[in-house]
Amino acid sequence: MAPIVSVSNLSKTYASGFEALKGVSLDIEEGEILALLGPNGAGKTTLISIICGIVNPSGGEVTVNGYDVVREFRETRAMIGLVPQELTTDAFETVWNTVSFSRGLHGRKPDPTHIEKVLKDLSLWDKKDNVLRELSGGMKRRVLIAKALSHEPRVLFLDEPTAGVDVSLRKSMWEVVERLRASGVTIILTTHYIEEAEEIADRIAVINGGEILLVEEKAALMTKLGRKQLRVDLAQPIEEVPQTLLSYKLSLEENGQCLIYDYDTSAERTGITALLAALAEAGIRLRDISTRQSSLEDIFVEIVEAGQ
Ligand SMILES: Nc1ncnc2c1ncn2[C@@H]1O[C@H](COP(=O)(O)OP(=O)(O)OP(=O)(O)O)[C@@H](O)[C@H]1O
Repeated sequence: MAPIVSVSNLSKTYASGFEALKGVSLDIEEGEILALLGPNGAGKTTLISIICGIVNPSGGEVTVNGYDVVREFRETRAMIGLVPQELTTDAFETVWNTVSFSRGLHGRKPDPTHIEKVLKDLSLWDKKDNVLRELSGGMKRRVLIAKALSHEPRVLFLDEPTAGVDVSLRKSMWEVVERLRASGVTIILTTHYIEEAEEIADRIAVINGGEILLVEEKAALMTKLGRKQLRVDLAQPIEEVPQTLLSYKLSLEENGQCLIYDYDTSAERTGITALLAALAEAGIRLRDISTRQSSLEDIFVEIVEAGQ
């Protein structure tokens, strides 16, 4: 199946001369939830702004359902919903009018039944006649989502959806995301929160310095997360790893005082029991042992640092 969004060799140099994207290529499959992870200034907003037709690329190509986002922006804009970080609409407009107007902006005919459903889904129905400035921050966030869903997009972008959001809104947001996914909508979210990506994404893309460093199924990343380290502090330092222990791929650190053993927690056998027996057999006495599990955070930091 052709990807719903295809980004190929995309670059962006701002007027200041700053190169925010350096040849990014990425295919997004229909119906998936992709999390775009990256530190501040990585290029996440620039990338989604180009896909959404808000920022012009300097080079490369982006298609949405086969349509080019620059040459055929009317078609692509109609298929895309964007939930930005902040509300910029008229504060004196009512919720109902703002959301209905947004549908029109995307070239769709009025459909009060759909708008009613969106507002009810987001628990905004009893606020439909309130003007935006009367709403709490959380409610304003809901309005942003309602606007993005007003024209029934096939692809929804959520830019930092839960930054500064309370637990209950976060929960209802993920319920909406789940329902949208079940209805076949493709969802791309940008986030700094690794746990968030872990919770809801099918795939994770890591971006830094305008480059995609990795795109991987979450499950595969979780297997990496399953890696653990056994640290064995030795009673006496050794000069080198004994021949009988070479099959364990140990690394000798801290002037020969400590052995590090990487193992896979998802493997049937970790090899720890055998390793400890082999250490005893080799006459190596231990002072202490400890284990440490790498988190997705560690993996993320490692990927970003290795890419720099
Ligand atoms: N209009 C602009 N002119 C010049 N530089 C810009 C412009 N917009 C963004 N940049 C720079 O491009 C880089 C990428 O910015 P972008 O907003 O895409 O990052 P981001 O990954 O979304 O970051 P954050 O997580 O902080 O939102 C940053 O260094 C930013 O300063």
